[in-house]
Amino acid sequence: MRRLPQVKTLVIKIGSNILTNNSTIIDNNYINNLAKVIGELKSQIENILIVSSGAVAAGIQVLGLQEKPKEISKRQACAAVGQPKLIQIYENAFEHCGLKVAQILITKDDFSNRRRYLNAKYTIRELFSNNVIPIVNENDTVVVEELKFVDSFGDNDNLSALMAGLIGAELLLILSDVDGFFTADPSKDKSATLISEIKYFDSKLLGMAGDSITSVGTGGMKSKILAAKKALNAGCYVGIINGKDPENIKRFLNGDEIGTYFSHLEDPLKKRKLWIAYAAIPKGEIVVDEGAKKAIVNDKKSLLPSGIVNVNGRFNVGDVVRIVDQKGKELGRGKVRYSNIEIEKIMGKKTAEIINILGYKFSDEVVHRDDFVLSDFLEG
Ligand SMILES: Nc1ncnc2c1ncn2[C@@H]1O[C@H](COP(=O)(O)OP(=O)(O)O)[C@@H](O)[C@H]1O
Ligand SMILES: N[C@@H](CCC(=O)OP(=O)(O)O)C(=O)O
Repeated sequence: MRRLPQVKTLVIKIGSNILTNNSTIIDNNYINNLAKVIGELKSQIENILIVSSGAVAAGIQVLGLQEKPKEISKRQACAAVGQPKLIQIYENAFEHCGLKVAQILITKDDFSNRRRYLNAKYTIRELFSNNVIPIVNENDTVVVEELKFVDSFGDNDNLSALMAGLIGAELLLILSDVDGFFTADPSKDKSATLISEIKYFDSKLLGMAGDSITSVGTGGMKSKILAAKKALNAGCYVGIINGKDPENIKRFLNGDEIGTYFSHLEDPLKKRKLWIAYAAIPKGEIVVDEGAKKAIVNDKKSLLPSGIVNVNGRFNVGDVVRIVDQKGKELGRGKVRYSNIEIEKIMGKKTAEIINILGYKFSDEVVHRDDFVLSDFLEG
């Protein structure tokens, strides 16, 4: 038996593969069973939020296509017609259990704006207090770029980790069509074995995780592992389980040793740093010398103007930028206290000179330690 944390807020991520029969037909029966299980769980877990994929798959079905289109605009059209269909199925299923659902469509851009990010949190809090189950998906129709670009969450595994951080969930359960995380993709390597528990996050894990091999899945196991890392950094435990049987959700929560459990939280990021690390889209880049690199990475100090050698991009006070060394390696991300124009004037100078150069001084630091996140917490 596993010992799980006390769960007051749970995020459940549901992938396209388990929502569909033959990859393109949404399985209404499955959603009914899932709603029944979630309805039963509501008596013990106060807040449950679902991140559901399946809009594109549902759209393929509605438009009578044979497979997922290759062109982005066609896929976006599928998502546009599929999303209402999907929500309608969820709504009917949860109605039978006496529960209401809400639809939340979100983009990376929404998350990158701190006010909108916090607003989403307050809205979800209100929905929870009305006993509503929010169902979240990426707003695929308005995302400009294709997967993995800065403009998009890339996949719903990532989105589910960000949602878990946003609402302070204790547990994120990722439901997929495999029994958990294996030492290699089990559909390709028959000797692969299930990893039941992961205590320490290690970059070797990414080497074992492959991409999706199905026509409707998006990120494969790789994106689930990256999402798990983000959720753990946000202070949320993670489980990856086979969701084909929704009863597995109850089994996992009861402590049965199914799926893969990420059981160890090291030193979670504070809420504010979480937004800097995962939600904000960096607006530019500050290049630092070796001395500043040592100060911010090893000595955990703030970034002062004297160690800055270059600045790229246009940004304002309060924006998030990447901090890189002279070889272009990302050292971390931070919220700046000066704009790029001001930094261009004060870089390489001592803090005592800021006031003479600019005629004012907001702060000694260009990026304060409290507003800086080391690259260890970022992707990969
Ligand atoms: N190490 C691994 N362990 C388990 N599954 C893996 C692994 N590497 C790759 N995969 C693949 O990831 C798939 C699940 O991801 P994906 O197709 O994106 O589904 P979903 O729609 O559930 O997000 C599995 O079906 C499997 O083929
Ligand atoms: N937003 C897309 C799903 C993207 C995605 O990550 O899919 P999946 O790998 O099935 O969770 C949709 O609703 O079709």
